Amino acid sequence: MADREAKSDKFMRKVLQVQEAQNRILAHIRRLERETVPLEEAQGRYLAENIAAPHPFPAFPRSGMDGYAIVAADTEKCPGGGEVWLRVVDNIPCGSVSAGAIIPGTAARIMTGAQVPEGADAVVMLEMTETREVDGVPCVGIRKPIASGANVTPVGLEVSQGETVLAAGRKLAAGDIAVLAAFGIAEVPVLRRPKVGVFATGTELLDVKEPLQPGRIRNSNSPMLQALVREAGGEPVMLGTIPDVLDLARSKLQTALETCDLVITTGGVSVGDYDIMGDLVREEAGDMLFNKIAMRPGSVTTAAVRGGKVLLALSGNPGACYVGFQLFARPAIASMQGAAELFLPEWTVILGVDYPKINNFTRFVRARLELRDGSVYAYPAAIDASSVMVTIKDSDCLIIVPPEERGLAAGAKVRAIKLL
Ligand SMILES: Nc1nc2c(c(=O)[nH]1)N[C@H]1C(S)=C(S)[C@@H](COP(=O)(O)OP(=O)(O)OC[C@H]3O[C@@H](n4cnc5c(N)ncnc54)[C@H](O)[C@@H]3O)O[C@H]1N2
Ligand code: MOO
Ligand SMILES: [Mg+2]
Repeated sequence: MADREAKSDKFMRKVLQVQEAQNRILAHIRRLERETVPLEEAQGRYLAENIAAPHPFPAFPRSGMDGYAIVAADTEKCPGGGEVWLRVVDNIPCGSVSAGAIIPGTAARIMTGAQVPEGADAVVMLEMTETREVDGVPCVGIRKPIASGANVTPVGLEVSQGETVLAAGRKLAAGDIAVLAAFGIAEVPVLRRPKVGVFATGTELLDVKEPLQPGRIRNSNSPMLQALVREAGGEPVMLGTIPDVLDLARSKLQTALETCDLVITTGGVSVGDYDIMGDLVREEAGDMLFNKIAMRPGSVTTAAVRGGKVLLALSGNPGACYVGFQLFARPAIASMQGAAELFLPEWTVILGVDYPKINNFTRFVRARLELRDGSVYAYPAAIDASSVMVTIKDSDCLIIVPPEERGLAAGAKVRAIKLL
């Protein structure tokens, strides 16, 4: 009996490397449709197309100081201590354009941000000038030579007309929002946020609001996944919790696949008697992408395709659920939104303490980054087992510990996935 059990499908799993598992998922991910959103809602969204500058920026020669717009050549004779006096023919506040041009011997009083009038090629700041009236005409005196171009920002200094200023696939942050605003793009083309269905399986699971009961725990993975989906730019669709009953899981999954772009579940993917998500995926073995990965935690992470949509069945163990999301769900959600960068950044860091644990699978160790003497050190969490929940919050990276025969010593250079 025991022998027969050990040979059943659920034990005979083909192990994939992490990258191969990621590729299998991404091969089934399609980009979502385009939509436009008002600029004030564009933060965190992924740009659907390149944005070419409709005009140069700045669009006019701009004064960088409060002062006088002048013809710089007029001040050439200043070095000998000689003061030059120019007739002030205009006063240009910000937002106004001078009607006339500046000719040699004249100047226009001008404020920071105003358009420099034609003929002028420099602005001298107020502090470097003095004023007087000659025959009722206001004049400005300058004692030092002023270089041509001084305090004038030329047209297109920041961006030329037609230049691609934001590339498709970019995640829009504050600086991008400023660019879009400056170029008058009030409706921003982005890709739709994927609807990500999330449900948890586990007869032991209580809702957050329920009092604790013997042998049971509150469902912490669903709210964690909800937060992670949001962080990745997806729209979580929370589908609740079901007990470990195969029929319930089958119908819940059906609903999820009909209403969502991607489905993430947590729990029930190992080899236990009630690990129904594993059973559910094996029912239609043809559409299973994988159910074993050479990684810890999360070796039993499972994925399948149903009706063209991806189901990612994460482990119930909180640590494995978290790592599984970061490695497999995050890139999928990013890819649906056309993100230029699908994966979290990887850094080379210095291991702060010995890490003696050895493993035949690659381990993703929760750790805390610390900047010391200009170098980045990573300190593994004191307890980082797959079943441990509480140290997830203390981690800002996952150290990638390759399968080794010996542990790693403090001071070793290691790769780490930087968490956001
Ligand atoms: N005989 C074997 N047993 C186990 C193996 C194995 O290879 N052979 N693998 C172990 C590993 S590794 C992991 S990881 C877990 C995977 O478990 P499942 O994905 O099947 O998850 P469950 O059995 O449903 O739960 C495991 C654990 O996590 C708790 N849990 C479940 N859901 C939630 C939730 N929503 N919020 C918080 N905590 C949750 C659950 O109560 C269990 O304690 O299997 C090992 N066993
Ligand atoms: O799948 Mo488990 O988390 O490898 O430890
Ligand atoms: Mg289990």
